[in-house]
Amino acid sequence: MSAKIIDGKAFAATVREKVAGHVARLKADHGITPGLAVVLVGEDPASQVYVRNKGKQTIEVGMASVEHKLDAGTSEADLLALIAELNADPAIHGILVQLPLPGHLNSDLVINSIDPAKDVDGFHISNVGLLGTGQKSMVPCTPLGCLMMLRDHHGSLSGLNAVVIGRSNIVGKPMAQLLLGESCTVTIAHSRTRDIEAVCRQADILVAAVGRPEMVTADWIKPGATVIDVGINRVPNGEKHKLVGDVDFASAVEVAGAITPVPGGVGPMTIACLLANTVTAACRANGLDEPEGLTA
Ligand SMILES: Nc1nc2c(c(=O)[nH]1)N[C@@H](CN(C=O)c1ccc(C(=O)N[C@@H](CCC(=O)O)C(=O)O)cc1)CN2
Repeated sequence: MSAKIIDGKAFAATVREKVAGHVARLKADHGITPGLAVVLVGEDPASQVYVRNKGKQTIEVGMASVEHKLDAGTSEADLLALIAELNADPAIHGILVQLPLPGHLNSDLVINSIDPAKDVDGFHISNVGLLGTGQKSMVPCTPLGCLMMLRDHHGSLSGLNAVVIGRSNIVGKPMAQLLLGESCTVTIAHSRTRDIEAVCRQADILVAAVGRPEMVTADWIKPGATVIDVGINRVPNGEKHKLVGDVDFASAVEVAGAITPVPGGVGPMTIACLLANTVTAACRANGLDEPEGLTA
């Protein structure tokens, strides 16, 4: 048996199309152009690529894109002052600080200085609390993208056993909350979980977000399960490097019922969901109905 490949690249294109439609209506009917500000501190090469792609895709869907590229040595006070300016700017509906930040900056402090209504990453402590209590919030982009793909594949997720490997604040924990919100029976597995393979074999939905290249092999997977691979690991490949997920795709594809590849699975959905969150934030800021199909 070979699993269905869930094509995140194609799915992300449909999300961007929906976002573009909502943006066009916001402009035509209400004179509103959603605006996204992205702040990059330092010169991490991967972050530079992600920020460039965010700016490009923001413009492609008709929104306004503002980029602030700050020196690696920027002080916390200067970064907080910039965020305060963006919080106060009515043309900016979404603010994102690209992570990771250089070590001298306190990420929690910085993230929690963003107006929660403009926190399109969904990382602010208020949004974390709202999501955890099942209230309307901004939802972190990567887990939101995973949820969209799971809903599309399964329809209802109610009653399914879901195992999330990884307990990070930006993927594992919010992913578990979202799956609980869909009435899944949710387990979070991590490095201390006993007999993690057996725990994972119980999963109808297995989400791997642990950051360990190809850790999940075929024998961890229940036949027919849906496997969502959040890992993006750069590993040596001869003289060069290649990207692999947290799942050993070659073996997993023979056992799973459906699986996301790396690259081309969850990754592209992250930026598509950032655009979706920005249009949602613009609607909420203006007291308008939220875009259908783009929220959790
Ligand atoms: N403030 C944030 N920082 C970071 C986030 C985030 O959601 N908010 N997530 C990641 C990086 N990221 C977006 O910022 C991101 C990662 C990967 C992709 C993607 O499309 N990946 C491709 C492969 C790309 C490659 O070749 O390197 C794929 O998987 O197909 C998009 C966005 C950390 N920081």
